[in-house]
Amino acid sequence: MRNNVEDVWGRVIDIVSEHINAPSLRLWFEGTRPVDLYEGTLEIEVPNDLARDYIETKFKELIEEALTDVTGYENANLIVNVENPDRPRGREGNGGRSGFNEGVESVLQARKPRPFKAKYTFDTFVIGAGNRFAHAAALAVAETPGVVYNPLFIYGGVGLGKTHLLHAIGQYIEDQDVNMQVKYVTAEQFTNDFINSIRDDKPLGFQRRYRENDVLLIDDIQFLEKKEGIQEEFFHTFNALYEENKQIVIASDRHPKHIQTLQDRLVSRFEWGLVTDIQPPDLETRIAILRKKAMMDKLEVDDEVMTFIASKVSTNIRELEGTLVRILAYAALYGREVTVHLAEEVLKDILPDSDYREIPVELIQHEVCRYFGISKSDLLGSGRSRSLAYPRQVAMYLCRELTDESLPKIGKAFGGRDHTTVIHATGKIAKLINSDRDVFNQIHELTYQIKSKR
Ligand SMILES: Nc1ncnc2c1ncn2[C@@H]1O[C@H](COP(=O)(O)OP(=O)(O)OP(=O)(O)O)[C@@H](O)[C@H]1O
Repeated sequence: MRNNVEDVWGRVIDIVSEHINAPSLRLWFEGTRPVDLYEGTLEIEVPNDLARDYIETKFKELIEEALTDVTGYENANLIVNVENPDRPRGREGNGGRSGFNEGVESVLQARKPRPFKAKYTFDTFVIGAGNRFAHAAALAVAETPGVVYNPLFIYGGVGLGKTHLLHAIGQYIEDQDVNMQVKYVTAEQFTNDFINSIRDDKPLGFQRRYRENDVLLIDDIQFLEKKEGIQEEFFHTFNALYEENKQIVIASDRHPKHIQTLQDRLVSRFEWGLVTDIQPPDLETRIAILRKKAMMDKLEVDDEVMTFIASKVSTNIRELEGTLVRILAYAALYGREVTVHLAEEVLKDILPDSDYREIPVELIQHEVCRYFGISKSDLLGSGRSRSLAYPRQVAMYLCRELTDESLPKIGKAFGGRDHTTVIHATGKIAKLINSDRDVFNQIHELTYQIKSKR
């Protein structure tokens, strides 16, 4: 059991570790140890004059505030002494690291377990039509926090890279400047932290933890739906940061307008900056993501297998990567070669029917006709006006994207056209998706409609 003084010092470090970066914390606090505590006065020992001077000038105020929080004494006081080399360290007097030294490390581990996933960086993020804009905005924010888009609000479906981008921003900023205070939390953690601060009657500690950052990255903000009390608190946090030109980045699974009961004033604040979405990746991007994953994890996988997986799993990148991993695991387990055939076998087991079920070309044609208000004979006929040619190209593109049919077969299904016509059509639409947001949205909507009807 720790005695009281060590316990108090441990909790103080816990609080101050929120405000001091990890290298500094290690450098200045690892060699310290608590010696005595009397009411609100804590005495610590440090190894040398330099550490004493540094702690006194830089951290005394912060430590004393934390000490007030922990002990409840308003005028808490810190006394820093240089240790007496003759006095043995540690309670056992073994002259080794005191229990507390390890405490710094454990606080660092627990509190700052490197809040970011090392592999969620801009380098590992594959750019495609669906995320190009969100990626560009995220990078701009990372390069000039608090300047260009504030707040940056990124929304999109499950597993499409929102958290990845938030982490990428955080790591990029920290890499540029170690003194930047960057905090990443989910809205749920924010909520729990707030509730605990009320329970423990420590509102100031809470405010400090959130308002004294240069960058606040808050994930899954939709969690605040129907939680007006927390929204209120978030509103104040937002304002405090915003007024100081601190960067705020928010991720959500939907547009702020569609988060029920989100206060109008929050919605409008989110719109002060930039609201941008991430859409599901197209086939090419999905293949590129799998390639990157295989490269990073040093996995040997045929392109053909990756293309097959990418054609089957289309709406969630986490699932896409997970499928690859499962196929490889299966192959290793049964000592089999990784082939399309094997992938097919595994996919049948792991994908729910609805995901695996083939999409018929006729369904795509039907939905495209309905969407553009043209007849099937127009779609398959020879009319070349834009009002017919464009829907036809869209339909061909979707057949290529959503079915396994070969180019000649698709050509044949469109009034016996040549496969080069299909290549031309898909290339054209793929290009338009990248440059024209309306086309992008049309394709997205159509894909959704088709999939929901299969
Ligand atoms: N463009 C991309 N390039 C490479 N990997 C990506 C890309 N987008 C997403 N991923 C990967 O897909 C997985 C899921 O992404 P992430 O967790 O960021 O999704 P999310 O949008 O935050 O999902 P959720 O809504 O479930 O929180 C992660 O492993 C991430 O690295």
